[in-house]
Amino acid sequence: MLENIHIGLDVREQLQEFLKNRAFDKIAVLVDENTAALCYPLLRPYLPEHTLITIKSGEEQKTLATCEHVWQQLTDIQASRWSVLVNVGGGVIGDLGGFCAGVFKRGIYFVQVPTTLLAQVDASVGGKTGVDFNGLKNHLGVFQEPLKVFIYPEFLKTLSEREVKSGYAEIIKHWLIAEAASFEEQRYIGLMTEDWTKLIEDSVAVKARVVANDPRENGLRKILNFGHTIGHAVETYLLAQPQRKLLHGEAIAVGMLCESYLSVRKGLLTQSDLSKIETFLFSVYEKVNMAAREYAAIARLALQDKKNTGSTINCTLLAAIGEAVYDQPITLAEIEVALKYYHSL
Ligand SMILES: NC(=O)c1ccc[n+]([C@@H]2O[C@H](COP(=O)([O-])OP(=O)(O)OC[C@H]3O[C@@H](n4cnc5c(N)ncnc54)[C@H](O)[C@@H]3O)[C@@H](O)[C@H]2O)c1
Ligand SMILES: O=C(O)C(=O)C[C@@H](O)[C@H](O)[C@H](O)COP(=O)(O)O
Ligand SMILES: [Zn+2]
Repeated sequence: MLENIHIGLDVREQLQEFLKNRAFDKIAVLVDENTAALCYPLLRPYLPEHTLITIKSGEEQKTLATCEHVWQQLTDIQASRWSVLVNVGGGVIGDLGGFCAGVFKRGIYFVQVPTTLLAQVDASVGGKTGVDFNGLKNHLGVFQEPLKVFIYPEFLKTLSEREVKSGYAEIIKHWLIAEAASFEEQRYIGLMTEDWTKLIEDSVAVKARVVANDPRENGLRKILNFGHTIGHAVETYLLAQPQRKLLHGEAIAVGMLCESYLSVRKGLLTQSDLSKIETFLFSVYEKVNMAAREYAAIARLALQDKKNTGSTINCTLLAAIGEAVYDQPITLAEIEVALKYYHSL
């Protein structure tokens, strides 16, 4: 998998070479309104003749309705199975564009050009594509690998600090599930914004290694979902209220804290490791306000988690910093207790 992921300052030339050599019959480039203004101009001189497809930005756009717009544009240009969709944007563009490509005419080629930290370290790698359904995260989707991923760290220069922090949550997740030494090194530093290339390379390596082992999430890949059982429930719940909406990584930071707490309650993780995780996460992320009367509704959303079997909520927990264990059953009551604990911090 790593052989198809290119990272560095010369990836635009590599993308140009790739698109030229593969001789696709049509090239469509998918952007959102922000990446159209901030990223596409940096890429445009390197792109052969193409059609630009623009959508609005934000998680609210990650729906089937937006896909219909993309599919219509692909239909209008008569895209075929020899065409390629180049997704230039964050995780929303990558997930939605990958899904659109994956099902259009039963699958056309696509390439990921991730432009947010989150998409560069996580979303562009591993072939999970999809859209939300009635607010439920990634409820419709397919596993479909991109032909290539081109990661250009320079795109991060225009990203807001809030978005950088959101992406950083998935980097922290990779450390918590698989890289104890990196967690130890970084936890004193907080948010490091000097040399992203090394951090991106390391994070991509963790993700690619896990995905190569279990591409379809039958087992080991579930460790990449640490923080997401409760994090997705919180994200979905707050997405319905525009003024309280969280970014994906912000919700996953809440989820990682709650699921680390449950790891201690179940005798898997030590209190001292939990304290380290709490201190690190609160040095980067502000506390999210959720009222006690909301806990039950948030917890119930976890009944839709994709790792579940029947009505059992299977969570990924930590046995130590750097070691995750998957398929750990948790109850609705435990999720509520974890949210209460989070509130108490
Ligand atoms: N497929 C996976 O494995 C995977 C992994 C993690 C997250 N995700 C999904 O990714 C999504 C979140 O991705 P995201 O955080 O990139 O969100 P996003 O795609 O909404 O991008 C965040 C914001 O940054 C803007 N933006 C993008 N690049 C920019 C740049 N270089 N400069 C300035 N602004 C820029 C976007 O327009 C958007 O407003 C969620 O839907 C999440 O579920 C998927
Ligand atoms: O790649 C994976 O596997 C992940 O779980 C990575 C997550 O960070 C990502 O948010 C993913 O989209 C979540 O997948 P889902 O199956 O819980 O929707
Ligand atoms: Zn995630």
